[in-house]
Amino acid sequence: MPAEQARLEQARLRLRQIHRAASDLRRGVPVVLDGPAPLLLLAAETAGAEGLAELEAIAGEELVLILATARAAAILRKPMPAQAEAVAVSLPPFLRNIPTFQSLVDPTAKQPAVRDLVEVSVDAQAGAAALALAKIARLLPAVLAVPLPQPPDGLAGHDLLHVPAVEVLTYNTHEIAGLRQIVAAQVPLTDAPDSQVVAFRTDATAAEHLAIVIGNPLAHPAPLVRVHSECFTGDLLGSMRCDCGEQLRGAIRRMAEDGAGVLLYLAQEGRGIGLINKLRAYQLQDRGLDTMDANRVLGWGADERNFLVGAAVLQILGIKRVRLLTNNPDKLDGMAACGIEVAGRVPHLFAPNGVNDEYLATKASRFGHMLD
Ligand SMILES: Nc1nc2c(ncn2[C@@H]2O[C@H](COP(=O)(O)OP(=O)(O)OP(=O)(O)O)[C@@H](O)[C@H]2O)c(=O)[nH]1
Ligand SMILES: [Zn+2]
Repeated sequence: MPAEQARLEQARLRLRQIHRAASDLRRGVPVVLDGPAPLLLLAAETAGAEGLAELEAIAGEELVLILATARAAAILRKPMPAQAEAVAVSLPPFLRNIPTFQSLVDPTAKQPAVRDLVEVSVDAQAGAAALALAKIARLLPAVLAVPLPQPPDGLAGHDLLHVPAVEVLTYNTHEIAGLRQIVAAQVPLTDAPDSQVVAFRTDATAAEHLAIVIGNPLAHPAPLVRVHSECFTGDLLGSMRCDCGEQLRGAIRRMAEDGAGVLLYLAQEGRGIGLINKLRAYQLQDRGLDTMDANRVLGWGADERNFLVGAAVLQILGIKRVRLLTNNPDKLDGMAACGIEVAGRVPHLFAPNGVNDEYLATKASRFGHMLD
């Protein structure tokens, strides 16, 4: 097998393991994180009686709760070093009650009264990988864990999936393995009658990314391109909390006027945290946090997207040079870093609507979005 093909095959197998493990976590099934400091994991959000009993059968008294630093700081009521990605706390028996620890890990839930929680040490890489796997599953980054000996033992008869911590931590870079075009069809739009929807899939994820191709962008030296992240509430429902719906339809109109363009519609809902977590972030914003801090309090980064997939879709479409419709400097840098030549930026601003004013102001003041 040629080296490149063998490398792709390896990447595919690793992704398959990660996605199976993420899917087990979503179903409340424990998984084993392999590495120098192996851990047995169960996602706190989806843990049920069966999974918890299995963990306790293997762990005895050794159960810990791994949390994102921000959540641990809130629960332990003390500042935490910003560089730590994951913090572990002991989970005394009175907290091994499913509704109790599920409320504890979720900042939108009514908080139980907790005492006697103490920080315990956890291998930094294993802790970070445990939370990363929960995030890949789009669950709250909070995991019940049992440190296992190396090599792990005591697992016979449990039929648990094993996934290497190091692969989980590099997931973002091989997430797009096998990205390919599946189908293209004409879909005339009210604002752009000459449009096609082109659909893409990767090998291992269930995500489907789309390109809305207007006119013939290949005939332009630097066609208009918009890298749009899916927003169910804004794009579909017309939510006033954000500007996504206006940006989506505005970009299509603009491209039609320009004669051609490509709108990438990427499966990166909620800046990559998923719809459920975005709705949680909305609840926190209604209690006074801004859009950046709400993500962080939940244990997510402010923006969990990466632009590899967008650049890879453009490359498949044969588009190497673009004018980007955006106000987001990270998109300009991100696309350039992924090998797309950004010949210019076209501002894509819409007036505040009375509901999204704070949100737009935060994008400018904290995310560095350009205002003209
Ligand atoms: N987590 C989170 N995601 C949000 C929120 N509001 C909108 N989004 C998501 O943000 C994404 C849109 O990204 P924006 O940051 O608004 O804009 P941008 O696309 O990065 O930048 P522009 O190109 O200038 O529009 C979509 O996936 C939305 O679902 C929010 O309050 N919290
Ligand atoms: Zn939106």
